[in-house]
Amino acid sequence: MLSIAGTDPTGGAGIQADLKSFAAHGAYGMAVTTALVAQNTRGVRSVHVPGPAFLREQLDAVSDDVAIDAVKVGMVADEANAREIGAWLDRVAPPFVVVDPVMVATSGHRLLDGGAEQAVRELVSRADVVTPNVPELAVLLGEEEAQDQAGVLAQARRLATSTGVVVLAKGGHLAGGSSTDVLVSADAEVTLDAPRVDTRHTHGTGCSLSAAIAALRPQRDDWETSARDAKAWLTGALRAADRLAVGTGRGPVDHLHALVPVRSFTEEAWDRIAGWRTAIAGNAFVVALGDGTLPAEAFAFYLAQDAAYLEQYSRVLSRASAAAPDRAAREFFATSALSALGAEQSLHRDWLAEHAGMDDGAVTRVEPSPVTAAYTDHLHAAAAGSYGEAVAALLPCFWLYAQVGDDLVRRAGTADELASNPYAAWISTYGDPAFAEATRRAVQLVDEAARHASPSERERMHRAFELSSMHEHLFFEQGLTRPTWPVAGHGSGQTVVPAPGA
Ligand SMILES: Nc1ncnc2c1ncn2[C@@H]1O[C@H](COP(=O)(O)OP(=O)(O)O)[C@@H](O)[C@H]1O
Ligand SMILES: Cc1ncc(COP(=O)(O)OP(=O)(O)O)c(N)n1
Repeated sequence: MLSIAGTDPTGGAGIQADLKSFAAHGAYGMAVTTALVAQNTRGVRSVHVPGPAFLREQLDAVSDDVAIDAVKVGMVADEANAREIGAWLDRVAPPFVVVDPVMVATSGHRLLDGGAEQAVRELVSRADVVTPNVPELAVLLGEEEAQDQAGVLAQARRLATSTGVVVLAKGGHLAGGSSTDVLVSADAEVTLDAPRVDTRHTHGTGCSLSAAIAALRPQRDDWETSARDAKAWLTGALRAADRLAVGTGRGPVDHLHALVPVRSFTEEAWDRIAGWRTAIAGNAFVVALGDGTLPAEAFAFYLAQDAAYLEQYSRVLSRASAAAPDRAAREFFATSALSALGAEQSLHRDWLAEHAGMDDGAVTRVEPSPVTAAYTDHLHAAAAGSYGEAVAALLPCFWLYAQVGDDLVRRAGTADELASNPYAAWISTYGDPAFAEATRRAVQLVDEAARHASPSERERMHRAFELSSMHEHLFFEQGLTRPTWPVAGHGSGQTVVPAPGA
């Protein structure tokens, strides 16, 4: 495969993207450079065009030596280059030619000099397939930009008829829940639909798609199948783009997503704690909580300890908020800190007042058990490290509780059956969709922190996450074992939780 295009030193568009698209489709990639572009994910800074004589030398160097199965033409930069490429295509006559009529980058920077539009039209007439986006389609026809799908289809028909070339008109610039392209030839029209992926990382999608179509054509029977398969692949690449997270602007798609799946930090972390998740699901305390057979003393002990835990958890959430890199993360952790002090604790205080005769003062005076203290010490230690370690340590308390809440709600069956469980209020709090939403947000923020972490910090984040998960298991378990401090004189010497009804 040969790409004739400009460069993108950050690897998202142009030749660099084309070579990755080729590789993703099992093709051997070659590249001839039309222009050196100083650009990144935030935009184009400047363009250096080496000139047509050198372009011809590059093209001939390839075709004098290597058999070419298909060619993709991208940015041509100026009229002289466009004519040179046209002449070379006439001489060499590669079996399949896709022209992506690159004119303006999405950042607004022109990638084609003004006088070259006619030369690009001539190049298009030598192609098998041309892949304009909405503005390029309008320029090729000398018309106003289409505003909707029907307008794009009408223009694609006019271009296909006037050039005799198959037109893949791309709909990425239109609004809507799907990103629909149309493939129009003299005798057929095919709609290529795909859900619009919610990502800002769309840099180089046009380059990548046209390169993929060119790479697939020698391996498929027709252009329709090649375009369909290329589009399905691109949608996967867009879905994986957020995880790739290259650059600070509109980043690239993940061309090699199918080859080397990039796993997020939290996906990996969740897998690593599979053992603790199984242990918690089978934890005798959790099982008895779910079927309503848990002795009230066990729940009272657990709940009083949880109130003590939430006091410290709230402090660590506040520390995470203070260290957070942006306003959204700061707000999330501050709100969570407040909720750990308020809403969650009122669940504890109400139950303990009603069933264990403990007023707010008594709940506040409960001494953390060794198990509780070990967990909160671990959280404070993690918070003394980096922001990433702090949020990784905080996450299991969201995620494992959301998981337990969800499991227990499902195990309860109907709403009436759940209401008959004496611990229904607790189960409903953590099985609530609002808690699941907060958990999803916490997961996202931890992934964001992991993306900016060095490999060694990422490993410390894993350790913090795993330790918190272990503590979660021990924390539930202590409801049944009710541990006290072994050495008299440590604090009050014992955990004071009156028996329910006392
Ligand atoms: N957010 C998105 N989700 C799914 N597909 C997209 C998205 N943005 C662009 N595409 C697809 O990427 C390809 C290139 O899109 P487009 O933006 O129209 O071209 P260009 O990158 O040349 O400006 C098309 O197949 C389009 O449908
Ligand atoms: C060297 C080079 N060629 C083409 C483009 C434009 O890429 P495209 O795939 O059309 O997508 P955007 O990045 O403009 O959305 C480019 N930037 N550089």
